[in-house]
Amino acid sequence: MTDTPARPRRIVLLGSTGSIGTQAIDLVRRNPRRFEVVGLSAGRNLDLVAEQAVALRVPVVAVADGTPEDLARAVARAADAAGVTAYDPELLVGTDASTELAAREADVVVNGITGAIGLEPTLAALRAGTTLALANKESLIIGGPLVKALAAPGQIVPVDSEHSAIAQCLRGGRADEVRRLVVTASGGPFRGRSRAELADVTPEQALAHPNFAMGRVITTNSATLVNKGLEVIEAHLLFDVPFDRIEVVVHPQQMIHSMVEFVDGSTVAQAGPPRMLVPIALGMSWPERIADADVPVDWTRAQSWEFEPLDDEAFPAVALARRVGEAGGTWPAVYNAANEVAVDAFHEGRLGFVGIVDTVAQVVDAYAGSALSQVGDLTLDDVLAADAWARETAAEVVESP
Ligand SMILES: NC(=O)C1=CN([C@@H]2O[C@H](COP(=O)(O)OP(=O)(O)OC[C@H]3O[C@@H](n4cnc5c(N)ncnc54)[C@H](OP(=O)(O)O)[C@@H]3O)[C@@H](O)[C@H]2O)C=CC1
Ligand SMILES: CC(=O)[C@@H](O)[C@H](O)COP(=O)(O)O
Ligand SMILES: [Mn+2]
Repeated sequence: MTDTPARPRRIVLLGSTGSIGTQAIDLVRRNPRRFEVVGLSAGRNLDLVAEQAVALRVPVVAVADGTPEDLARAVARAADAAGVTAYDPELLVGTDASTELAAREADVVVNGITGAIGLEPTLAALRAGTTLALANKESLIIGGPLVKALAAPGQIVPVDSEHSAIAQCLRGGRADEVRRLVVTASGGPFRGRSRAELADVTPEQALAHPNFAMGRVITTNSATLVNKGLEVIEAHLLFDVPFDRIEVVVHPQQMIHSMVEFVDGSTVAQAGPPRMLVPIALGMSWPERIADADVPVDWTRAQSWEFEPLDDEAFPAVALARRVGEAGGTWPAVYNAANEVAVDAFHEGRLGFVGIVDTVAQVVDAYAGSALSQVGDLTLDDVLAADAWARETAAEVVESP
C-alpha cells in the first residue's frame, strides 16, 4: 500500500446498480480520499442510480432505459429524500449512453455491465486512453483481438476474481518463467451431479451459488460452468498463455482464487475469502492496494480446502469454450451470444438446464456452415454480425421441438 495520493482517482462506473457496481460504490464511500465518481451508468434501475448519484454528487448520470424526464424525476426524488439542494447532473439516456460516458475524461472506467452489450463501452474507454477495470469479461472475450489491439500494455486491469488473482501472482515476475495458469472453479450448485441428475434442476436452484451473490447471468453461468469456459478464454487473452497451458481445477471453498505454476515447479496462489471487494479495489487502484478493502483469511480457524478435477461429461461447457477460443475470430462471440439467449430461455421456463449448453453446442456446430465464421482482421461489425447470427440461431434451436 502507498500513501493516499494527492488527488482521488476519477472513476466512471458502468453498471453501478448491479453486484459489481454496488460493491464498487461501497469501496468509494469508504475511501473518499482515493476515489471520486465522475460518472455512473445503469440499465433500468433509475431509482437506485439516482440515489447513488445524489449521495456522491456525481456530475454525469447515464441510463439505457427510460426517458430523460424519467431520469430527471428519479434524480429529483432522490435529492429530495436526501435533503440535497443545488445538484443538477448532466443526464445521458439511451442504448449508447454508457458508451458515451465511457469516452469521457476519467482515470479509470469500471465496466460492470453484464453481457455482450458491454463491448462498445469497453472499446470507448480503451480508445479514450483510460484505464479499464474490467468485470465485463464478455467484452474482452467476444472482442478478442479487437479489444487487445486498442489496449496499451497494462491498460486493462482484470476485476474477475480469478484473473485478478493471476495478475497478483504474476506481479513482478517474468513471462518466460510461467508454465501454467490454474483457474479455480467452485463447481457451482450442482457439483458432483451427473448429466442425468441435472435434467430437472430449476432456475431457483441454479441461482443458489455456493459462495457468491452475483447477477443472474453470471450465477447461471457458474452453474453450467459456462462462466469457467468464458474465464479460460479470458485468461488466454489477458495473459497470452496458450489454451493447453491453462488448467481448470474445482475448488468448492473458493478461498484460492487462482494460481500460477512456474517452470521450477513452484506454484503461487492468491487466497482470500470468496468476495469481490479486493479485486474491485485493485481494479480501481492498480497497482496500489487499498487498506482493509476486505478481511483476510482467518488462519486461527480450522478449515479444509478441497480440490478436484472438472467433470467434462456432466459439464461440457469448458471443453466447448476451449474449442471456440482456439478457433478465435468471431467464434467466442457466437458461444457467448448463444449462451445469453439460452440463459434467458431457461429462466423463462422455455428450456431445461442441460438445454443451455446443448443449445450453445448446436449453435457453435451450425456456425461452421456460416460465411460469417471466416474473418480476417476482426472488426466490430464482424463481432456484431456473429452475435446477431448466434442469437437468431439460438432462438430457433430453443423453439425447435
Ligand atoms: N458479480 C460478481 O461477483 C462478478 C461479476 N463479474 C462480471 O461482471 C459483470 C457484471 O456482473 P454483475 O454485477 O453480477 O451483474 P448484475 O446483473 O448484478 O448487474 C449488471 C449491471 O449492468 C447494468 N446494465 C444492464 N444493461 C445495461 C445497459 N444497457 N447499459 C448500462 N448498464 C446496463 C444493470 O443495470 P440495471 O440493474 O439498472 O438494469 C446492472 O447495473 C458481468 O460481466 C459478470 O460476468 C465477474 C466476476 C464476479
Ligand atoms: C467471483 C467471480 O469471479 C465469479 O466469476 C466466480 O468465480 C464464479 O465462480 P464459479 O464460476 O467458479 O462458480
Ligand atoms: Mn470469476
